[in-house]
Amino acid sequence: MLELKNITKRFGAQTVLDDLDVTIEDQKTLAIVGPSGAGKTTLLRIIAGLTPADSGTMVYNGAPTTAAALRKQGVIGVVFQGFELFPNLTVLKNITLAPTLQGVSAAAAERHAERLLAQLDLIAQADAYPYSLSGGQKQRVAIARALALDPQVLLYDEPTSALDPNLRQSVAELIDSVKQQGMTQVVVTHDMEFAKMVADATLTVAKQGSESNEA
Ligand SMILES: Nc1ncnc2c1ncn2[C@@H]1O[C@H](COP(=O)(O)OP(=O)(O)OP(=O)(O)O)[C@@H](O)[C@H]1O
Repeated sequence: MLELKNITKRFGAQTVLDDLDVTIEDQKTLAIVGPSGAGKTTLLRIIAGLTPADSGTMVYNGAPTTAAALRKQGVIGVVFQGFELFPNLTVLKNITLAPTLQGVSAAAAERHAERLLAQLDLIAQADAYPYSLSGGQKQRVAIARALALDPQVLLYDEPTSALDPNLRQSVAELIDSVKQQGMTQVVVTHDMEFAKMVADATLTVAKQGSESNEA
């Protein structure tokens, strides 16, 4: 279980997150919802260790920690809204690059990537470049790339917003299938219907900085 307590974040004079508590249960999907500008992406970036909070604490599996430490340990994976694939690398290389930079052998990284490609229905795209993929395929590559680093918690920023609305159901199914494999997931979305489809619990971030955490 990953817990954030009393998280506060300001940008200049603007308080975006005000004394927020977040509980992320193992092998569940937490949806973070709220209106535009409420601070959902900021919260996701704080959990990922990409943006520092001004104050607050983190506890992972009962032990005090920091987002930077979790990031260094590879606990957290992120699927970005725009997918952020490397345009000059094939799908396979997009997935194997980070593990090989971390010291995994090329052969082992490729074996793992091939399993992920099969699981995410991307075998035929292994040697394709990102420009030639559909939005849904790009997203699956981004998920495979995150999974290739064996995170324990996977964060998604607005996973439906860059896709055709009729893909919403398949994104929900994909998140569910990743959950069935035991992954803990956090999904930032402004889409309440989508949140209902994927979430075991929902955290509403309000614009004024108040929040509620419902099961
Ligand atoms: N790096 C930054 N510098 C200054 N202000 C920022 C920065 N990042 C975010 N903000 C501000 O913080 C507030 C929250 O932004 P954030 O992107 O987290 O909201 P959001 O809930 O994810 O919104 P949306 O649903 O529109 O993506 C906004 O007012 C935004 O302008």
